Amino acid sequence: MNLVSDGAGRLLYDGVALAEIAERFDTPCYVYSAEHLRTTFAAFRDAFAGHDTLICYALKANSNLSILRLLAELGAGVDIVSGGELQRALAAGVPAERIVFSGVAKSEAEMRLALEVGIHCFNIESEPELIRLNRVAAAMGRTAAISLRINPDVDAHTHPYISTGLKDNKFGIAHGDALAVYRRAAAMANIQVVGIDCHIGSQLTDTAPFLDALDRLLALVDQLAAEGIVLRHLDLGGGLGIRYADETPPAVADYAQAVLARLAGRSLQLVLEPGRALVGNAGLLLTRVEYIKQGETRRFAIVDAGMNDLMRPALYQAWHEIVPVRHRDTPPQTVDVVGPVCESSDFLGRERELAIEEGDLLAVLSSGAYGMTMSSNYNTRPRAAEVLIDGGQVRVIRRRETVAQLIADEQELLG
Ligand SMILES: Cc1ncc(COP(=O)(O)O)c(C=O)c1O
Ligand SMILES: N[C@@H](CCCC[NH3+])C(=O)O
Repeated sequence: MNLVSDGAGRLLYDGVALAEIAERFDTPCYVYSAEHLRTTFAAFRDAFAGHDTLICYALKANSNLSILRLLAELGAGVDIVSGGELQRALAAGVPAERIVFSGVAKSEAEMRLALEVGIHCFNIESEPELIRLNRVAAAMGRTAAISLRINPDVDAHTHPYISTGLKDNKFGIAHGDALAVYRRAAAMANIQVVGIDCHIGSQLTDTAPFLDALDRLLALVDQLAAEGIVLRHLDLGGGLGIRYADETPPAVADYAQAVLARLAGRSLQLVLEPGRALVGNAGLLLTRVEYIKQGETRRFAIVDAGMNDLMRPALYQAWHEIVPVRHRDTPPQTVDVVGPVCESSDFLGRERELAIEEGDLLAVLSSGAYGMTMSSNYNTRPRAAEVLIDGGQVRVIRRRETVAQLIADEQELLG
C-alpha cells in the first residue's frame, strides 16, 4: 500500500492526507486506491498475456460499483454468486459475456436472469443444480453454457472457514463423480458443456495446491476428450493470497508461470476468479479513537469502527496491521483496538503497540477485500462511507448510510 509519512508526521495514502479524508468524509470510512487497483489488475493481465485468459474478478471481495466499473474498463469480467451480484455487475457495465456464475444454491429466478442476459458460463456445483438449469433453460427455449465445478479434494492450507476444495466442504462435485455428471450433462438438450472449474480456497500462500488441483482437472479434461466431450475452457478459480502481516504469497508472475507451464500446447482458454489478490491491499479502513480505557488487565483503544464494519478479525481471528494516522513522540503502549459493538469478539486488533490518544485516527490496512462486503447493520450501525483516491482526487463512491434508511422499511409498517 502506498502509505508514507510527510515531514509533519501525517500519514499520506497515494499522496492524500488521511486526516483530510476523515475531516471531509467523517469516520469510519473505507478508502481505496484506484492506482493500486490498476497496478494489480495489470500485473494479472500481463502475467497471463501469453495465453487466452479471461480474468473474472470475484466481486464478493468488494462489490462497489465504481470499483467494478474501473476493473471492467481494464478488461475484467466478473465471477458472481448471486442474482444480486449479477445485477451489480450489469449496473456497473460489465459485459454479460464476461460473467461466470458460481455458488451452490442458484435459484430458478437467478438462473432465468443469467440466461436472459447471456452470461459466459454457469459453474455448476451439483447434479440437482444441473437438472434444474436444464429445465429452466428448456422452459425459456435457451441453451445454458456450463462448467462443472469439481471438488478436487486438495488441501489449500488456509483457515478452515475459507477452505473450499476438500471433500468435506459443501462446494463442487466430488472428483470421483465428475465423469458421470459430465456424461449426463452432455446428453441434456438445453445444456452446452463448455468448461471445467474449481476453487479450492482463499488466501493461499503457496502455488502447490493450485497446481495439484490443476493437474487433477487436466486429467479429467483428457479423459473427457477421449470420450468426445471437448472442453473450451478451464477455470482455476481465485484464492491467491496477499500479505497482511508476514505472509509471502507467490508473486502473480510466478503463479502465472507455474500455471501456464501446465497449459502449454493446449488450446484451453484459462478463466481466473481472483478477488482478494486484486482488491485486498487496495483499501484501508479509517477509524477514530473514541476513548482510551484502562481496564483491570488490559488497555483498550475503543474506536468508531467495529466488527459490523470489518468482520474478518472477529470471524477468522484475521490480523490486519493498524497504524496511527498522526505520529506521536510519546512511547507506544500495548492496547486492544476494539469497536463499539456489544460483543467481546468485536476487535480489530489485539495487543498492538501504539502511541495514540483519544481523538486520533487509525488506519486498518489491507481492508479492501471482504471488508465492506461483509459489513452489517448490527447494533443499528449505518454502514461506513467508501471513497476512492484517483490521481490525487478523492471522491465518494458510496455514501454513508443513515439511520433513517435503516428504519424506513419498518417505520412505514408501524401499526
Ligand atoms: C467460487 C469462488 N471464486 C473466487 C473466489 C475468490 O477468492 P479470493 O478472494 O480468495 O481470490 C471465491 C472466494 O473464495 C469463490 O468462492
Ligand atoms: N471472506 C473470507 C474469504 C472467503 C471467500 C469466499 N469464498 C475472508 O475474508 O478472508
